[in-house]
Amino acid sequence: MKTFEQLFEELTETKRTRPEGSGTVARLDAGVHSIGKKVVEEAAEVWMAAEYESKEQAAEEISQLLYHAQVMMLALDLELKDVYRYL
Ligand SMILES: N=c1c2ncn([C@@H]3O[C@H](COP(=O)(O)OP(=O)(O)OP(=O)(O)O)[C@@H](O)[C@H]3O)c2ncn1[C@@H]1O[C@H](COP(=O)(O)O)[C@@H](O)[C@H]1O
Repeated sequence: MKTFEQLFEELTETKRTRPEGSGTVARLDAGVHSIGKKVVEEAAEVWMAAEYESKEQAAEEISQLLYHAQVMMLALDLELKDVYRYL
């Protein structure tokens, strides 16, 4: 179990160190257009799971949406505080 902040810290380190085989590194290398498509895809999966599947499935899809939102933040060199200031 990890929090949003812990995942962001981990992914920030992943971006910096670029470990072999990291899916996050591959997504960052693919660029903003590709990451954006993934954000939209995961958002749609959240919607579908919420409407037609289980709460558990919706929770899993939401976690994936949060992950891809963080990848987008990293691609844009955004920090948590840059987003939190709008909450
Ligand atoms: N939390 C996540 C996470 N959530 C979602 N995903 C990715 O997003 C995909 C979403 O699932 P889909 O149903 O869309 O799967 P898919 O259709 O096969 O997606 P594609 O791989 O084709 O884009 C997953 O298969 C993962 O590739 C994640 N990938 C990584 N993490 C965490 O990020 C950290 C770093 O991961 P690596 O960079 O892979 O080391 C680790 O703590 C991981 O647990």
